[in-house]
Amino acid sequence: MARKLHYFNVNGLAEPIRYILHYAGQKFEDVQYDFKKWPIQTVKDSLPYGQLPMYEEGGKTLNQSLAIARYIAVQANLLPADVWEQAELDAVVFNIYDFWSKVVVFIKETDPVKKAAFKKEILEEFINFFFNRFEKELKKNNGYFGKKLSWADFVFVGIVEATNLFLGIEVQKQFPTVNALVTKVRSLPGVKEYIAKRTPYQV
Ligand SMILES: N[C@@H](CCC(=O)N[C@@H](CS)C(=O)NCC(=O)O)C(=O)O
Repeated sequence: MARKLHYFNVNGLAEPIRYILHYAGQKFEDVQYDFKKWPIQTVKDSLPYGQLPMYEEGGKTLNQSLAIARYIAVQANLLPADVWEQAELDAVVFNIYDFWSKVVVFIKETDPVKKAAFKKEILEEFINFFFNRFEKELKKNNGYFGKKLSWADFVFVGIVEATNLFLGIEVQKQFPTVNALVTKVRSLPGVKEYIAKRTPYQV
């Protein structure tokens, strides 16, 4: 079955999806649009909500990064069978995205003074608030969000990397259990080879 993932030539919200597809050994076309040339109006107009990522499979399309990641993850056996445990992981990914929403405000800010102030707030407040909690959850759960490898771990590492890219930091270095998880996910079969080959992203 032909699979296509449409996103920009940066990691961002599509990278966990790319990681899961590579980990699962699923062949797919990784369609990348130049972030710096966006909006490419013909592409934007063709998207259901004008945004990326968008996933295509067997003539059907799916938007929303978490819906796509979860769908791919089910096929890669990266969700627990128990529905309560599934809901707990859903909560984890929404918590991760709550952190990411702070970074998005920073990315979108065009006023340099406000942008610098917001960066300071992320570095001094939001990272501490969220990452201390992530660290605690990981410690409690054997180094993973759901006691063993799941889609939430992939989503998390993708968001860590996107945060690093846009803020010019290595946020995981301040949190040992977070750092260990990032290293583990990046070393997974399929993911490791993909990382070695991918073009380094720039913003
Ligand atoms: N909630 C959506 C957000 C998608 C989103 O914000 N996409 C951004 C890139 S990360 C985008 O397409 N920006 C370009 C635009 O809005 O024109 C998701 O998780 O997929």
